[in-house]
Amino acid sequence: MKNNSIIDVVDVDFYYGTFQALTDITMNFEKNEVTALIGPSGCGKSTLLRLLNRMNDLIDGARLVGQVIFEDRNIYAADVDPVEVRRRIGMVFQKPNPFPKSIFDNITYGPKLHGVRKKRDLEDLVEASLRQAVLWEEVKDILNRSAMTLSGGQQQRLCIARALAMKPDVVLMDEPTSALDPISTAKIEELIDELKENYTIIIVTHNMQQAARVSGKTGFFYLGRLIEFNSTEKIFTNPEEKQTEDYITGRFG
Ligand SMILES: Nc1ncnc2c1ncn2[C@@H]1O[C@H](COP(=O)(O)OP(=O)(O)OP(=O)(O)O)[C@@H](O)[C@H]1O
Repeated sequence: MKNNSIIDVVDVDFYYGTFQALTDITMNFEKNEVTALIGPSGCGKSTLLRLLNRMNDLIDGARLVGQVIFEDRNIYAADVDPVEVRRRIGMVFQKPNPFPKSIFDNITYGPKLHGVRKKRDLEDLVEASLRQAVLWEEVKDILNRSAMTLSGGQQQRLCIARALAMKPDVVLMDEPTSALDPISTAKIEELIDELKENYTIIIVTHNMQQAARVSGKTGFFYLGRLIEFNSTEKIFTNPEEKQTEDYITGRFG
């Protein structure tokens, strides 16, 4: 276990009912690093991402064997509160999914549920989160407007701001740009690069160039197994496994 590790996945198998979606996964995620999870459709990337903050708990029949250690505790231990896990390890989804509420209320919804009440504190949180998500300048004069009126790229940055408002340590991103145009995609990629100063980012992506651009480490998955986990540079220039090479050069997947 490396010192700089924030999450350690140890000997994890994962099942949907009788179907085994992940087999024997051991890997770690380093603090203030961007880690990309790549691999062909159905290889288990999203399953792995979702089990890092117990999102799969909500699925009937889902079962995990093994441990996910976050700051020295197994997040699947009986006394761990999954709501607190999800506050510390936030998530941004493939399609921007703002609440049908104002921009302001989108950001304050979670913090209010967690007890932030003072108007001034909420206003400060809204500004800080939107600034971090590089959206503040575009929306500072329309905070009361419905989030649904924003463009797709702005909505996704709002969803990132909403995740950041919970003051997480880790942000999980599941194909966060797949529904966006190239300009919005570039903005989110720049944002990811800035966010790693303060957060640990784990991103699932189908876009090889994106993985190469934004991440420091990359894990390649195939049929529910972690085939290779290495520095992004090594994965994309000189992978150790033939399957990795075949995938990144477009020979399958
Ligand atoms: N809720 C579920 N119930 C049953 N099987 C599921 C469920 N979610 C995913 N699976 C199966 O688990 C396997 C891994 O799915 P997962 O979504 O993790 O793959 P992925 O690599 O993220 O794929 P994609 O790139 O297409 O999103 C697939 O075979 C999928 O059909």
